[in-house]
Amino acid sequence: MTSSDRTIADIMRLAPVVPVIVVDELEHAVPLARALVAGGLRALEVTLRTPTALDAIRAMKQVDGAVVGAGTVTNQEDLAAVIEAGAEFVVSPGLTEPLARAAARERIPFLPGIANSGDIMRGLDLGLDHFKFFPAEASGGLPALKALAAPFHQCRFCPTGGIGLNNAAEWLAFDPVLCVGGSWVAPRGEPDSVTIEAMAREAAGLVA
Ligand SMILES: O=C(O)C(=O)C[C@H](O)[C@H](O)COP(=O)(O)O
Repeated sequence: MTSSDRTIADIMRLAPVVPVIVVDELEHAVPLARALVAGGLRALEVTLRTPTALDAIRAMKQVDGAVVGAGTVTNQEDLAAVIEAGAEFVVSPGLTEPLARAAARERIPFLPGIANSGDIMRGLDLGLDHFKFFPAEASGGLPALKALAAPFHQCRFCPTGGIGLNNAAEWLAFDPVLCVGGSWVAPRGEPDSVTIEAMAREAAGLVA
C-alpha cells in the first residue's frame, strides 16, 4: 500500500498505540523512531510543540516502516507546513471546519479531536467518522466515551490524554476504540533505545 492510499482507519489499525512525540533536539528524532518501529509501533505522531517538529518529521520519514504524522495541527497554516514536511497523517486536538475542509482538499488522512456530541455531529457533517477523543481521561474517561459512542455507533476513536500502560488495555477493549495515543512510550530527552523499544513492544502487544 502506498502512503497516498492509506486512510485514517488504516493508520489507526497499524498498532494499538500511537506514540505522541515531542522532539526537543533534532538528533533525537531518528533513534527514537527506530526504537519505536523496532518495538512494533509504526504510526508516529510528532507534535508541533517544538521548533524542531517539522525537521523531525522529515528525518523520521527516512526510518523504514515508520508512518509519520503530525500532531497539534490547529489551523491551515500548520497543515500546509506539515504537508510540506511530508507528514502522512494529521492529528488535531480539536475540530474546526476550516481545518477539516482543508485536510479533505489535500486528501491527507485526518484525525481531529472531539470531546462531546456537538463535536462529533460537526465531524459527521464534514464527512468524518474517525476521531481522537481528547483529553480522554479529563473528559470523563471510558464511561464518557461509552456514553458518547452509543448514539454514534458508526464512529471509531483514538482516545488520547492521560492514557498509559496501566489503563490502555481497558480502553482498547472497547470495540469502537481502534487505538490509543500516548506520550508514555516516547519520553522526552535523549532516547534510550533499548528501553524505548521494550516499552514499544509492550504497547504493541496490547490488543485492540
Ligand atoms: O499535542 C497535542 O496535539 C495534543 O493533542 C495533546 C497530546 O495528544 C496529549 O497531550 C498526549 O497526552 P499524554 O499521553 O497524556 O501525554
